[in-house]
Amino acid sequence: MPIELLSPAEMGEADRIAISHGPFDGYALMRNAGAAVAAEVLRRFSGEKHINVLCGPGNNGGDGYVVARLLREAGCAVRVIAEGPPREGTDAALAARDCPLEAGPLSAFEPDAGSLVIDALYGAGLTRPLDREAARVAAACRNACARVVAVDLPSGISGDSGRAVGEAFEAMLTVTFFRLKPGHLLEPGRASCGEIVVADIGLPETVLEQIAPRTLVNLPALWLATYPRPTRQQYKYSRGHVAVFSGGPGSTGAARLSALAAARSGAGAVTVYSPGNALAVNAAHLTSIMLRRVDDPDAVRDALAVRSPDAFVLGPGFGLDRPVREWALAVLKASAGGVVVLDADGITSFRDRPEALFEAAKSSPLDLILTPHEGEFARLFPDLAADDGLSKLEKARGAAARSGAVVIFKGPDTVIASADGRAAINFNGTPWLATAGSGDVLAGIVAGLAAQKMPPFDAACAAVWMHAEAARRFGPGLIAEDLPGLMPQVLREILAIDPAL
Ligand SMILES: NC(=O)C1=CN([C@@H]2O[C@H](COP(=O)(O)OP(=O)(O)OC[C@H]3O[C@@H](n4cnc5c(N)ncnc54)[C@H](OP(=O)(O)O)[C@@H]3O)[C@@H](O)[C@H]2O)[C@@H](O)CC1
Ligand SMILES: Nc1ncnc2c1ncn2[C@@H]1O[C@H](COP(=O)(O)OP(=O)(O)O)[C@@H](O)[C@H]1O
Ligand SMILES: [K+]
Repeated sequence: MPIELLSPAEMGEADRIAISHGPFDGYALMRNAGAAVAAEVLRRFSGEKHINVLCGPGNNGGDGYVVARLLREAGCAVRVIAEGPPREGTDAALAARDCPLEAGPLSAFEPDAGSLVIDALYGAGLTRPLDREAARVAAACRNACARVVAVDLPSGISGDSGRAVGEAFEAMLTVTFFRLKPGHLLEPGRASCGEIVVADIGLPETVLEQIAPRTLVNLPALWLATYPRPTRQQYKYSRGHVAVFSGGPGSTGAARLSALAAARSGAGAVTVYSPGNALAVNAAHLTSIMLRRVDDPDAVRDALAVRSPDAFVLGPGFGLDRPVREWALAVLKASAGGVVVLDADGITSFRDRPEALFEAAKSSPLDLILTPHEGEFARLFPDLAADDGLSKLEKARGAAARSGAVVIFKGPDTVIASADGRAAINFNGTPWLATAGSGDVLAGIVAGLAAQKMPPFDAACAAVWMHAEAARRFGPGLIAEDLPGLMPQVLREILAIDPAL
């Protein structure tokens, strides 16, 4: 699957550039798009008796007329249902003209239980909630458990944000063209698309040179080139040293999950910095992971003077009864370089003064990586969180620009954003990850990769992918403790992929 994501506006631009360079004009691209959808339908539903094709007034509807004609030519019984005729002079009008089937009105359409429906009402051009009739049909299809195949996007879903502004279709299959759009990966769009197929409709790859997309699908191809591979000359500290700050005696498990995940992700050495009163409990549970007593921010400075780690994890299980903010600022000020992954309580501690964090991060030689879930995001970026006009992608980008950090905005559709404008949306998330402590493991993987000198944005993207990949492999019954032990097989597969690919 290609890694570039195009917004609907960028897709329109790709379309215009391709048409101006030929050989395909707009109607030829539409015929290619319709043919790609018809082929997917015939491949899956060849024995289908009746197929309903819903056509809108724009080019999405135009694709629908092509699909209807081709399915009819393949011997299927096809019914075309249209929400108004296409505008004269458009490619969609040409497609309607070439379709031999008479269109019935949408207002009279009632799907039979389990019927096959091709949704070609609205795609990239959706600008407002579905009209009354289209909204009624979307709800009727859901109630009738119709099998919906969406052309480009399920109608009602925004290609930019994945949001459903009101009613939307729920597809079992979505066939889109050339490149995915953010709306295919951001929830609830992702769930509404069902299986996604990206079809080649003849647009040349060279159109991307002019568009230079900055939003990407988080796949190994995005970060494989910088993925750490050990060399013969390395020793444990040069492979990367991670320090994880532990909570007090009652909450040490989270730090150990992060520490183990960092070690299993290839860091050569990992040390848990523990308060004195939790040393015994940490020592009882650690073997290859080192332990060092660090009681207060001054002790952080002393520890860093002895051996400054390449990456820190601060926050998991740390506890808000201690001045976490001072600890974070001490790390940002005292360290000579590297990365700090601020998670959980580390993020929450700055809820009243997020600017203090952003300023310290900007003047620190350390790179900051923030790993908020939705609640934590709202504590650091309340205005972005509350702005319903922004997509999750835009929120993450805004947060990265403001904080100067790499932001991993977690959830079923995790977005990773960098202050330089790059952003990636994760694709392999799985609800098995919704288990206590899985975020602590993620923070450890990020630190483990960053300590091996993987650039922070790449380390964040790779960690999110590996974390989800491990959870997918394990599946039912997964708990956070299982995740670090699954890393070796995920690592082995990543390292087996040719970096030139
Ligand atoms: N780009 C490419 O490379 C290729 C793109 N292709 C296809 O083109 C599709 C994009 O086509 P598109 O731009 O014509 O938009 P589309 O989704 O048909 O809707 C526009 C129409 O709907 C109307 N309208 C909008 N929202 C509405 C609402 N909620 N409720 C009611 N009406 C609403 C709007 O009316 P207006 O806003 O002007 O009043 C306008 O008439 C794309 O998804 C793909 O399938 C392929 O052919 C291959 C090449
Ligand atoms: N439904 C879901 N689908 C995919 N990933 C999920 C889902 N729910 C949670 N996750 C992932 O699980 C992790 C949970 O992290 P977090 O909320 O910090 O949990 P904890 O604090 O218990 O460790 C994140 O990486 C998040 O993206
Ligand atoms: K559609």
